[in-house]
Amino acid sequence: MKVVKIFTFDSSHLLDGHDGKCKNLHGHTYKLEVEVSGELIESGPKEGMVLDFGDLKKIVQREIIDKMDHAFLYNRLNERERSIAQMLEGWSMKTYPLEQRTTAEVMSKHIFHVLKAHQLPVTRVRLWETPTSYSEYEPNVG
Ligand SMILES: Nc1nc2c(c(=O)[nH]1)N=C([C@H](O)[C@H](O)COP(=O)(O)OP(=O)(O)OP(=O)(O)O)CN2
Ligand SMILES: [Zn+2]
Repeated sequence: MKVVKIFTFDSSHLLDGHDGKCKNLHGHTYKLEVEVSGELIESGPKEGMVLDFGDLKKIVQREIIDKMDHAFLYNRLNERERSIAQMLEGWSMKTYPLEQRTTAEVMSKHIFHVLKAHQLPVTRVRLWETPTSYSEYEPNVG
């Protein structure tokens, strides 16, 4: 069985070196879909559930949304993006580092691994960057 919960968060980023408009600082209202899979719990307060939607929400909220929402997402290994982040941090503004470019592909994979590391039985993460563009990370599929 699978259950999916959907979240939204707003972040800014840029893709340094991009050959189009995305080299500029801009923002997205990201839509995040988190899928978890497992057998149904057989008895007790969570009977008939894979995972209580409320428990799923608490983990994603704490580990992803609270950290990425209204943050500047940046590639820690890119000098220009790191300089912007350092300037913002100097003004106590929120930033969130990744180890690669902040594309939807990199972010969906990163979010998957963060949630997995927090013991969530996540099987798929779909991240919408715009209403018409998403990336999906599902490790067993490639
Ligand atoms: N494969 C990817 N391509 C692009 C990414 C990405 O993460 N993965 N990201 C960008 C930019 O961040 C850009 O903000 C999004 O580009 P685009 O879809 O062109 O933006 P629009 O506002 O034009 O989207 P619409 O939904 O079509 O209005 C670029 N490419
Ligand atoms: Zn973008």
